[in-house]
Amino acid sequence: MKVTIVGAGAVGASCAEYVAIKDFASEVVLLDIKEGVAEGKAMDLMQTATLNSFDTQITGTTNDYSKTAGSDVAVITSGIPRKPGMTREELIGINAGIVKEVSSNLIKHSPNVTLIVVSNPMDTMTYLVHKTTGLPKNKIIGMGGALDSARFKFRLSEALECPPSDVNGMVIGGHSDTGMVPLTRLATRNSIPVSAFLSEDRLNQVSEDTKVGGATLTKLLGTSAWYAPGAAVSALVQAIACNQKKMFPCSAMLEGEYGLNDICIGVPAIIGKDGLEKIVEIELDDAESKKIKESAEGVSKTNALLEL
Ligand SMILES: NC(=O)c1ccc[n+]([C@@H]2O[C@H](COP(=O)([O-])OP(=O)(O)OC[C@H]3O[C@@H](n4cnc5c(N)ncnc54)[C@H](O)[C@@H]3O)[C@@H](O)[C@H]2O)c1
Ligand SMILES: O=C(O)C[C@H](O)C(=O)O
Repeated sequence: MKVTIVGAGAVGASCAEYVAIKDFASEVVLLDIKEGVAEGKAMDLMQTATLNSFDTQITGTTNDYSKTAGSDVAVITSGIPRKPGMTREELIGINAGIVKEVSSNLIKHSPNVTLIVVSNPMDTMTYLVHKTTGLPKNKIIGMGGALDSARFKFRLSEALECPPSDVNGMVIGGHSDTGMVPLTRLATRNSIPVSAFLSEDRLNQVSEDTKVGGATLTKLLGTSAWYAPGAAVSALVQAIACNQKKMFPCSAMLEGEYGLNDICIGVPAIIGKDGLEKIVEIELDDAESKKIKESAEGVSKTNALLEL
């Protein structure tokens, strides 16, 4: 399994580290446009191999896509992150051009690649990759819901005063401060609905904290987060590499599912060796359906800014 990560910045390098530590990939190639950065991060990570007991070979390259040839999976984390006070949508002007160019270069050298889009605004960048590359729809996956769900479970565990591993839950909808739809109705602690333990007010607070999870970290860090994003991407890469058929909410191109068309937005999906193998349609109640529709309207507005 050969994995390429384009953008050896905070998220790209974190993802490379988690992929290597989990030791399921033979090769990770880091590529960046900044001279020497990918090579340097690859060397630094390789010097952890004996300490962290992995055999994954990590190499770096400055913009030489021939080194990425034959990749099974490629992660796109290239582009600018937001600063405190900004929305993800404000990044579209710079990141759209980068994502378009990077995805085209990747496919030239790896025509059978599965792409995982991370750069923001992620749902719109995933849509752009669908519209411009011609890759089959199962081979383009937007990563947002896996991260948002991890944050949701963390916030629930805080409220429940229990370990995060006791909690299950999912966030669907757009990966934006207002568009996320945390499914509190379906969240559980060891199969027991969380509403058995938490008041409606406390659950609303959990939802609101989850939705602004990225903004909260951006305010604290001065740039956006990387550990949980890197871990979330590596979980998707692993699900593909190991054909796990795990369910993650991912940004998928919808063709009628959830009553939506021609839009990429977070929905539960089965991830395995063929990429995004299946969109899972669950029954939403009226309030959830309304929220997903509003979320889709927001994503569509951002999509309309693309020059396709
Ligand atoms: N979808 C998500 O859940 C999620 C989570 C975290 C971050 N993000 C997004 O991921 C992106 C990266 O975030 P980061 O914190 O790693 O930023 P960063 O600035 O640390 O890293 C970005 C890297 O991309 C490189 N780059 C820029 N243009 C390039 C090009 N044309 N080719 C190759 N490399 C190029 C830069 O040199 C830089 O090293 C941002 O857009 C951020 O908003 C998304
Ligand atoms: O918040 C951001 O801008 C980065 C990312 O989308 C995140 O959720 O951490």
